[in-house]
Amino acid sequence: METTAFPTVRTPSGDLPADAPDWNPQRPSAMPHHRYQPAHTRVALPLTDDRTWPSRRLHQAPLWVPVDLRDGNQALAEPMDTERKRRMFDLMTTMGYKEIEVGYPSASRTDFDFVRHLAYSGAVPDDVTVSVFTAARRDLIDRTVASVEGLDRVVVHLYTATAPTWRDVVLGRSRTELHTLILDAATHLMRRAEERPGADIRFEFSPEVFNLTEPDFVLEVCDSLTELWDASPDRPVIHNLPATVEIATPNVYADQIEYMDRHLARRESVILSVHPHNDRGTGVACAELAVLAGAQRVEGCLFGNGERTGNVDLVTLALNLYAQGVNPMIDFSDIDVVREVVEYCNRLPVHPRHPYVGDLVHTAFSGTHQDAIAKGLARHARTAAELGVPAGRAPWAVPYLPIDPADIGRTYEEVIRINSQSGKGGMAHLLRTHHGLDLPQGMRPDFSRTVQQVTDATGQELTHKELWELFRSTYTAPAQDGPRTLESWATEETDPGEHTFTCTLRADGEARSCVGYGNGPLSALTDALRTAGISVDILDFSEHSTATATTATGTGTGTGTGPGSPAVAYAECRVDGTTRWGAGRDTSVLTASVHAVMAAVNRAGRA
Ligand SMILES: CC(=O)SCCNC(=O)CCNC(=O)[C@H](O)C(C)(C)COP(=O)(O)OP(=O)(O)OC[C@H]1O[C@@H](n2cnc3c(N)ncnc32)[C@H](O)[C@@H]1OP(=O)(O)O
Ligand SMILES: CC(C)C(=O)C(=O)O
Ligand SMILES: [Mg+2]
Repeated sequence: METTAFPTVRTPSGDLPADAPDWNPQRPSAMPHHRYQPAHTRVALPLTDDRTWPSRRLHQAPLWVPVDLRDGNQALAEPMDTERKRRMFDLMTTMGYKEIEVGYPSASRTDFDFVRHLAYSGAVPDDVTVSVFTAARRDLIDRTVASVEGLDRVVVHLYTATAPTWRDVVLGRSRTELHTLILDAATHLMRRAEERPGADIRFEFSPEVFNLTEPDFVLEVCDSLTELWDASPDRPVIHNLPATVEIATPNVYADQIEYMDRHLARRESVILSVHPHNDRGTGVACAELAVLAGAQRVEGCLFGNGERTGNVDLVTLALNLYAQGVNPMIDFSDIDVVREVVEYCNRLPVHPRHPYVGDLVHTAFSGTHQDAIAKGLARHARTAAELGVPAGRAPWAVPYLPIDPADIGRTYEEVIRINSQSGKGGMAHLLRTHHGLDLPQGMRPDFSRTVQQVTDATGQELTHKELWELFRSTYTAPAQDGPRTLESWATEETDPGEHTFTCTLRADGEARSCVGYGNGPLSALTDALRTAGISVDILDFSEHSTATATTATGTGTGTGTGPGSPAVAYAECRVDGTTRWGAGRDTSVLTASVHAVMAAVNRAGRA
């Protein structure tokens, strides 16, 4: 039977017609998708068409709370010990995080001990608040409060799952019974905190699996806690609304958050927090839309560690803001150090394609991207010069690079890398930035073909050093190692505009003396070659000092650039009917020029 690839008929709005079969009889699926329900049928959300988040913009960073030491840690095969936790904690305070969830002290001796370590080691800066996490059970709350003895500023974060499936399957309680359990635990916590009058202990509540909980139940529970804990604008309660398991498109979460933002009681006394996970791969989008929808605080992990597919990635979120010109309030100026510490503590690698930090994310291999980036970097350098500001302060508008890699401590060396997908723009950029060569436009496609032959044959990447070596062996070496070499030579300007070129030419094993005349040294050279039966027309010629071929960004690490650097000459010559490029490199411009012509002569001879 014939099957069609896209058989389902949809209405103009994109919806399935009411009578559409739940599977296509012509193309039955091997996978039983009908077992799953869309999220919006599971959570009836009153907010419908007057939502405001879609037209809002992100103007400032939310409060960030890294939960790596608790949520991230509980997802590790080898949870962190005190040494690793401390390293990550110090990293976070250095980066500028002001509230850090440090553990689940009642979960394990290790977690408890780390909180004790923070309490007596003086590791918590004066402007940093630690948060500790506990389930809504009296025994666990007691142990949690015991752990924070000696800490002056603490958030105790209480959680209980509230979604129907969890109520039924895990907790075995009705809505009313669960509400009572939460209020009992919250009261117990409050009493315990009251026993420590000198300490600033605040409260956070998470209705775990908020995103699958009936909104009216969340409101009922959260509002009762706001009242119980007597929240006020100067002592706000944190209501943290997790997408514990991400199950819907980000707009659904945004609607849920906007609904809570509008309906939570004593709103000015509540910090509305979100805690997205990344099961559908849209944790970052959920967090961003949630902030548009009214969230003031975001919990997540560095580089997205965490249960299953991870917590939302706080680094991506912050740098997404940065790329929009918003101060993320966190320091990522040396992102590789951040990654090293996080990889060490988690014992998990960060993917090479991970946003902003991955090894490959500031790199272009492909030709047209390289061409655009090289042009963009050159334009950027000119703009900075025109504005009279350092390149690192000039406005950024380089194609394919959302942010300047240098801002986060990455180098330009990694931006353009050469393989068989690369083109002339990329290799010209590398030769310029690393070796001070400004290849003439006409020569670039010629060298690009040579590069392509090598990369196609090997399937490998070429480093900038290998690129230079290929350039050298292709264009400059033939002047010395070809069949026609100048054993000695001299030029003289006999009268203004009249030059003589005298040389000993070794051609095909025989040495002979030649003399030529012309209006410049090179025309005299070609005349001398003519006397030896070699016809040479110079079609294109240019030269420059490697000091003047400055790097596009002003940050190049090229060898041979700077005062006293060699000159490079490029000559395209028609030699006995065959056209070839040659190049020469020498501290003398004249010598470089003569070598460029002789290299072209020999390359044509080989052809
Ligand atoms: C989404 C999240 O990230 S939630 C945080 C999850 N993190 C962790 O679980 C890591 C640390 N946890 C632990 O080390 C352990 O679970 C402990 C020490 C906290 C508790 O261990 P145990 O006492 O052995 O119990 P266990 O973990 O099996 O907990 C299940 C019991 O707690 C109840 N429970 C689970 N969550 C909660 C909660 N938030 N509030 C109240 N009770 C809860 C369950 O209903 C179950 O009760 P039951 O025994 O009456 O059926
Ligand atoms: C905030 C807590 C309960 C959590 O980690 C989650 O729901 O994912
Ligand atoms: Mg979580």
